[in-house]
Amino acid sequence: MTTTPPASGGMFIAVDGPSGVGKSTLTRALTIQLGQDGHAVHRTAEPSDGPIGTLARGMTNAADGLTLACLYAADRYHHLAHEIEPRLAAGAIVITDRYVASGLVMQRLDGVDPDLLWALNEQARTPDLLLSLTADDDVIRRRLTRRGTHNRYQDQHTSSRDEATWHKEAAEHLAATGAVVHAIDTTHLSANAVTALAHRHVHDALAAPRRRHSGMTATTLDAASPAAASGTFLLGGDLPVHRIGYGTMQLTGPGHWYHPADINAAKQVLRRAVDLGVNHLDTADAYGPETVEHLIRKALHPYPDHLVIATKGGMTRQGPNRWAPVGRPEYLRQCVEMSLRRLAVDRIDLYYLHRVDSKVPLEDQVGELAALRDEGKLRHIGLSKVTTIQLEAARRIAPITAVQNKFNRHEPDWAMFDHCTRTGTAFVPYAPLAAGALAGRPGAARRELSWLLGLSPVVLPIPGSTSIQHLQQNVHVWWCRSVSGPTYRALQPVTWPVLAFLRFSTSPKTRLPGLPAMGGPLHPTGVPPAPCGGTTHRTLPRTEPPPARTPRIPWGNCGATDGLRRSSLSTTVPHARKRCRRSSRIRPGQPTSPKPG
Ligand SMILES: Nc1ncnc2c1ncn2[C@@H]1O[C@H](COP(=O)(O)OP(=O)(O)OP(=O)(O)O)[C@@H](O)[C@H]1O
Ligand SMILES: Cc1cn([C@H]2C[C@H](O)[C@@H](COP(=O)(O)O)O2)c(=O)[nH]c1=O
Repeated sequence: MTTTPPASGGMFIAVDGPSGVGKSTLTRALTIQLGQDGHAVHRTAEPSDGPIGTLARGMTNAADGLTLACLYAADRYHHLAHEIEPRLAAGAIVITDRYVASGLVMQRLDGVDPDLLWALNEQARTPDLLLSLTADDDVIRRRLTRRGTHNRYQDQHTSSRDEATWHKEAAEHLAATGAVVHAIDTTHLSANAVTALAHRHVHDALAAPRRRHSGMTATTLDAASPAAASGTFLLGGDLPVHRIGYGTMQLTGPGHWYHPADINAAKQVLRRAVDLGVNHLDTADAYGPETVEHLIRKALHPYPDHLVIATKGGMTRQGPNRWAPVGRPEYLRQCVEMSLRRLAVDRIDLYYLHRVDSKVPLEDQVGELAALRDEGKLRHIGLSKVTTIQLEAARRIAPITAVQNKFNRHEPDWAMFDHCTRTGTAFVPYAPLAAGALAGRPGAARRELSWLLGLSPVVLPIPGSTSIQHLQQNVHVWWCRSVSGPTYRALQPVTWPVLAFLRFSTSPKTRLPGLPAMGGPLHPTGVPPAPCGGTTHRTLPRTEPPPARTPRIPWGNCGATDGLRRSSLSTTVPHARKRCRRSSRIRPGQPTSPKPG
């Protein structure tokens, strides 16, 4: 939903670019200038001075790329949680010399798969501003010769061109997640001129309305609530949600049709969920239909800050327990418009295609959602009940933030689970309690939710309940665990890269006992691992490259002429868009499954 962004403390600036381009020089000078302007500024660098950063620095010349990728990512999350986020929360400007972009580039030079690098870094907070420095190769060489090299990458002359190219890609990636990116070509600029230009960019960014702050840790959410103890996930890189959410499908009459028996009780459940710190509500226009979206508005509007409402469209209803997908672009557009009205928001935070309609090309369905996103009506796009092949196809059209598939211990979808874990995509299991089989058995339900939460940090369960008592039991799931909430939160961000390290490590000494070698599924169960294609990370199944985007980062002579232009990337899907315009009649298909999620 779009509400006025809350006043956010601080500004997070990353300075990045190829080795020797002038990052440290700029970071130092900019810190001094901003300090002279009266700002509280905290200067830092990666690797951090924390324990993981110190380890990573010490190992950089000796360890293999995969080990370093995991260590640097783990250091990044630790750095964020222990140094960066607290300063930002206190209102400081934080400037870091190297950040995610370096993480996407340096170990790529060591041959690590770029998709894996992105997956390791995807949950890291997006910087507000990325100053991406470039310079001609020969100029960088001269600067390095004059200053002296101090890492092995700088001694590999042949790598510098790749380093520059991949830094541009990394900057575009970060722009796509919401960072304002300014490329500064320093080839013909003195260090003072670079600082002056960067200073103006920061000044402009401070003056511009800021996007909603988000982070790995719960600094912007109610950290003391029971739901917070389940940990935080950054939806789409910019919307923090507590991992335990609430699914509203049951707030209807029998057969998910019409009103619940007690409308006031349903409203009370919604309000109680929010009181418990749940800030990820999942609904759909088809629940009722329309009933639940109205209920949410009536119970909760005006919405509290940080409440994320995910809804869905593209599923028609013919009566109790009857559902039929319709994915025609004009119908999807109408669904979005109507949900906006019912929920009383300007923009929907997360909008799922409820079902892929097999009678309509996928690119038309996802293309229309991409168009609505470009128009500002949707913030993030999700898909429900899809295969990994459909997900990858959709990703070529638009960024996909979340997948909602059926998943529980009895009906696991490991293929999608692995895919989402590897790509950092939110995985929202529907029917997490085996479609109600465990509802009403609090111990069993809690055990299942704990199991789901423990599987991977990308899993965001949305148990539904019509009773406040069961809701409380579900939400307190982590509260009751022996690991205290704050400890769990502190551990969570670093856990994922460390797990990845253990899982992907090629060394039998470091691989976690019982985990399959690389290429197998991540889930620690008895399910047989997928066939391993080999023993190096290059054999990992490749995900699709990030969706095609039109970079508007002025990479050209940005220092001299164009450098002040604000870059924000928008997804362009000309092909899909063109197809969407072909209008055709809405025709409901046959009912598919009796119970969509
Ligand atoms: N705009 C500039 N023009 C000329 N020389 C510069 C400029 N910026 C920095 N330098 C010089 O280039 C050298 C490398 O700069 P610096 O150490 O800041 O790079 P860096 O990107 O931080 O390098 P590293 O990747 O090794 O950390 C230094 O000697 C610095 O004084
Ligand atoms: C963040 C990050 C850093 N590195 C390496 C690259 C360098 O060897 C050092 C940083 O030191 P410098 O003074 O800035 O050159 O760390 C890396 O390999 N991966 C990373 O993600």
